[in-house]
Amino acid sequence: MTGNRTFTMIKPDAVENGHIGAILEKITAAGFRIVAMKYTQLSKRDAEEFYAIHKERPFFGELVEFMTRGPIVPAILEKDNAVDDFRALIGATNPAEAAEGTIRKLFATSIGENAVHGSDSDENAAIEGAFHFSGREVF
Ligand SMILES: Nc1ncnc2c1ncn2[C@@H]1O[C@H](COP(=O)(O)OP(=O)(O)OP(=O)(O)O)[C@@H](O)[C@H]1O
Repeated sequence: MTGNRTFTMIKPDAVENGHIGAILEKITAAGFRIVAMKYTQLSKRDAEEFYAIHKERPFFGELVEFMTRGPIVPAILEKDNAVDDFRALIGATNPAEAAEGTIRKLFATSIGENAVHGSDSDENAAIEGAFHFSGREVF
């Protein structure tokens, strides 16, 4: 059982493809309450900092390039067991392996351009939420 908040981003591919509304609908229909949300674009420095944990991975340059190429929708979500339930809702990193009905199965195009982010632990949800939002932007 994880805590009651997680952090997500609708990534540039899903924004470009016009899926913001459909993805938010899936998220709220699954019982998540949006407690913070904005429309913004990451700088190269932002993306390198956000994904610092992946900096030795071979796809790091590609990931930073992708995440900075257009606007994103970061949000903090609230629900019981938020981190685990949200990762179940989005499905596997690679959409080809994602379960039917998951957000990545429906809206992602590839392992790199996979439509949404979901925090992988309560600790990272708090760090990632604080990266994007100040206290008075969270309700
Ligand atoms: N083999 C790869 N090639 C290109 N990009 C990749 C690859 N593996 C992962 N990525 C990108 O890096 C992100 C972070 O990878 P990670 O393994 O943490 O997946 P995840 O936890 O499912 O995704 P996220 O952290 O975005 O929710 C992925 O969401 C994807 O955009």
